[in-house]
Amino acid sequence: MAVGQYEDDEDDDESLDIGEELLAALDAIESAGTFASKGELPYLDPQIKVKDVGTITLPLQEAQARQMIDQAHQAPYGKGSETLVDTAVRNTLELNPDQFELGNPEWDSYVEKACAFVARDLGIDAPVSAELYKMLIYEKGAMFKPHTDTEKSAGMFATLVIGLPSPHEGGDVVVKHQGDKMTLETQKHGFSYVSWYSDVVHEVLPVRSGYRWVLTYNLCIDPSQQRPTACLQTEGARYLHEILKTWIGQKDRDMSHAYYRLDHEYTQANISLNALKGRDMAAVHLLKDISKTLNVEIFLALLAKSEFGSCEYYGDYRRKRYYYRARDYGFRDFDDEDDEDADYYGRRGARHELQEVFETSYEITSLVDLDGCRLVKDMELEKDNVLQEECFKEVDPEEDYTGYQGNSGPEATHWYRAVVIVPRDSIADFLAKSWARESIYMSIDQRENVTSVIGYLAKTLLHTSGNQSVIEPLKDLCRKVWSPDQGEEFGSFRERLALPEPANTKVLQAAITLKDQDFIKNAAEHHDGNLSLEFFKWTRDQLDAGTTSFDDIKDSLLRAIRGFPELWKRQVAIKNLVPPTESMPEDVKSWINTVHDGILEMILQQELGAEDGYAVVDMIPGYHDFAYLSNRVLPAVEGRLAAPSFLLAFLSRLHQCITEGSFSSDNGTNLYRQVARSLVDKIDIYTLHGEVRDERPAKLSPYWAPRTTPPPKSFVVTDKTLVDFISTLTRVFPDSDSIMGFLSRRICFRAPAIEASKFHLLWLPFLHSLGKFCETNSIPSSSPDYRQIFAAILKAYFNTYVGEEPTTDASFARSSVGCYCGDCTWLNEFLKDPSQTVCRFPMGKQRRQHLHNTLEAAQIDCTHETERVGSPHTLVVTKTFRDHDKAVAEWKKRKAEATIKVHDFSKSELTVWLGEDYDRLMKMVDPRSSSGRSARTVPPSQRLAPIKPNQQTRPSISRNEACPNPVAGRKRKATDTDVVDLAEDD
Ligand SMILES: O=C(O)CCC(=O)C(=O)O
Ligand SMILES: [Fe+2]
Repeated sequence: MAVGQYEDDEDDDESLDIGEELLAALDAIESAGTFASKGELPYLDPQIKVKDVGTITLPLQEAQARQMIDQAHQAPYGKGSETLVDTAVRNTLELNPDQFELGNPEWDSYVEKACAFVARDLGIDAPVSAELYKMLIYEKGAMFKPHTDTEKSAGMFATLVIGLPSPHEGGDVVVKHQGDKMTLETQKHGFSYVSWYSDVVHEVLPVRSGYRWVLTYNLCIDPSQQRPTACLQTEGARYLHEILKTWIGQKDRDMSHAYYRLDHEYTQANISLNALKGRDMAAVHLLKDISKTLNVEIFLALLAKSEFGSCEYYGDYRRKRYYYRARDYGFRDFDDEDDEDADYYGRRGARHELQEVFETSYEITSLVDLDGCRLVKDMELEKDNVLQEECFKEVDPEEDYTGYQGNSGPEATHWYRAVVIVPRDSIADFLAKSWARESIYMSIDQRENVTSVIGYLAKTLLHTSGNQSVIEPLKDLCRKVWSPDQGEEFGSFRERLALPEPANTKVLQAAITLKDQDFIKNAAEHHDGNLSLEFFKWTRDQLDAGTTSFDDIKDSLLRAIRGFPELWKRQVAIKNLVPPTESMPEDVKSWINTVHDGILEMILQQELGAEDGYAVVDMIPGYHDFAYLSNRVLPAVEGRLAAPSFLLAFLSRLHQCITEGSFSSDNGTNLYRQVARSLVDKIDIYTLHGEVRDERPAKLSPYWAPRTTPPPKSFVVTDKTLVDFISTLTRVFPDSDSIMGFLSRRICFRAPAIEASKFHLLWLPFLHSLGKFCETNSIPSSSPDYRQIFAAILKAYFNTYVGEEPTTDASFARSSVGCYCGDCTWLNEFLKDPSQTVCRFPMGKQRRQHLHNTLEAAQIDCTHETERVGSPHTLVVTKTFRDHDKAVAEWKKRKAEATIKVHDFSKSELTVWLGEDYDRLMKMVDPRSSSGRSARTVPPSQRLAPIKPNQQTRPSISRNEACPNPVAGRKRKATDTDVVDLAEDD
């Protein structure tokens, strides 16, 4: 009997079409509101005062309407990324908020009340704020064709229009959404509001008479605010819960996951639970709540339907047949007049002319979690799993209209949005589709998908440990990624997939939580240096809580630490795992010794920066005694005297430890002196670099263009580090004069060799810091050791940074471009021939583009323009002397800049430091000293100090520098009058 009952139940389940039931359950969810709303408002004069018109009396009279129209401009609309004015699309006059004032102090709370009405109507359970956007005036015939509004900020979700009293006929707003239509009329004599979700298609019908006069507002919610949760207690909610439970409980599930199309449109940037509108919000919120008790995972997705076909393009002056790939979410812009290649790309808007569809494909362009964080991109979409059969059918051509967009901003995308429901035990299979591929190679996107899925699975495991359905897939994926040939699935990629830091960290944490020794060991070994240092704090907490034991994981931890190529990270990892103040058991001590032995080896082997210098000292207090420092660390450090940045940091931290009492003062100071003396003996200030503060990636340049490499970290120092060093020297050495004298001579000796690019970043700030140091320590900066430093660096600055005025040899020979293809060989022959000044290259667009690129990359002094006549067009290259003129202009700029920089020092300081050279230096930036002179180079008498022959050609400055290197050996062209007279100032 009982058995029979059971079988009956099962039969019931099997006969149930889960897809249909799920669809019905989701469709039955009702939103609390509608997609648009309208209503009357009480009478309250906002006291509108328009610039150059005055206060407007209500209701609006003809005369003032005309005056306002005189102040107004045509309202634009957005199309793609452009903002256009076209009165056939939008014929409205607008005033910007800075052209008028709303004088009534009660107006803001009046608008707030209107917002509350809208929130109620649209079903929004969160505070809504309104941002005044425009004042619009529609005269007879004015209208706005169907469009959607651009969401101008993260929280914007709707538009509010407040109609002001002004008699008119026509001008109703028609809104359409999901096949529903509403007409919203603004009041003729009183106040009223109309509002709609931004993605709802709406149009303003033509005004037949009078003036339609409104204020428009952007409505926003705080996107970070948690929205109130849906109610699980309704019958509909219980039904949905029931269906999902049945689905998950099925033994052989037909449908492994499901997509349910959302009602509203969201973009890549704003799709997340909190940004959902209307019914979408209700449905996804409910699903999220259900997922807390049932084993389902909820995602949001952007789906795309791609059509491949043919169309005819009717341009204004030609007719052509085009084949292209049309995507529902917009087109590649191709506005180049020179459009022999346009055939390949199609044109914006051409979708409406797609005549024959050859092929249609569907994909998920982006899958995000409910917080809007992207999980994967570009994965296959199984259309059968979409619950709505009609999902990809266009409901209403007008609603599906992509042409225009309201206000201004990016074009409304035309994707389909869906909520994705995946039973947890199918999650791994589902996500694995994001790297399923037809070709043998994996794309970059697919590789990224693999890494982010690993991170996701590990995170899921950490939060719901014991989630069996995730453990094996995660381990399996990791195994494939870690193995050198990556198994079959990841074949054909020789380099191993590197996981990003968060993924590695989560995987290792998950492995530890699972207590799976093999998995831990492998995860520890394969992080490629991308492991969060916070992981070691987390591990300490696990050890403290007893969830794992040191003995179990110490070997793996050692592997994890050895995975860091940076010395300092290894020490920080130790500190995070075993803080130095704790009393340590013997096994931990010996484990730390092993790590430190490795660090000592590293000191001698690799490039070391400041962080490594600090870390090496941090190895001692709390872990070792002073003897370890002098017997084991010191010999290694002394082997790295050519890494000034490392040594300066080492000394600085050493001094700090002495001051804090971590080391005995005698021992510590002796050691300090020993290392400091060696450093002063060895340091070559020419090698030092300032800290590059702005690390924005250089603009993408073609592969053949020279690239700038960051300076080696061993040589990167700050002005403060240098002055701190000097400051400590004067305190630590009993005979500080002699060491300072020595250091000063070393600086002076090499100052003339300092590269031009280094003055602003390092050496001028150094002089300022040094000046301050002298002042606070009552050291006269006129004392010889200091004065010499100031003088040497300032002189070098003028000679090297400003340099001589560029001259030119007037030859038409140009250097070659760095490519050896047939076209470039032809180009190079022309370039190097001094007798040729113009050359014509008739060729197709791609080849012209290539010549253009190589000429730009090689910075050849020439112009290159396309002559758009005949077929193919011709690229005309003409040699010029523009570079010389540019060099002169840049030299003047540098000179003016230097003048200002020198002004940062006081005249009295400069006279003391420069002594006899003061006048000569000032002359160098004094326009009168060169005006009227016909000399083609700066006369030798004006040079400050002879530069040794081998230093005359200055090392070139990186292309990133604001001020390029002056070009030596060029003739002076014009006198300069644009430089401030430094001598007279002050
Ligand atoms: O005038 C109206 O009521 C609406 C104007 C509009 O649609 C817009 O500014 O985007
Ligand atoms: Fe609009």
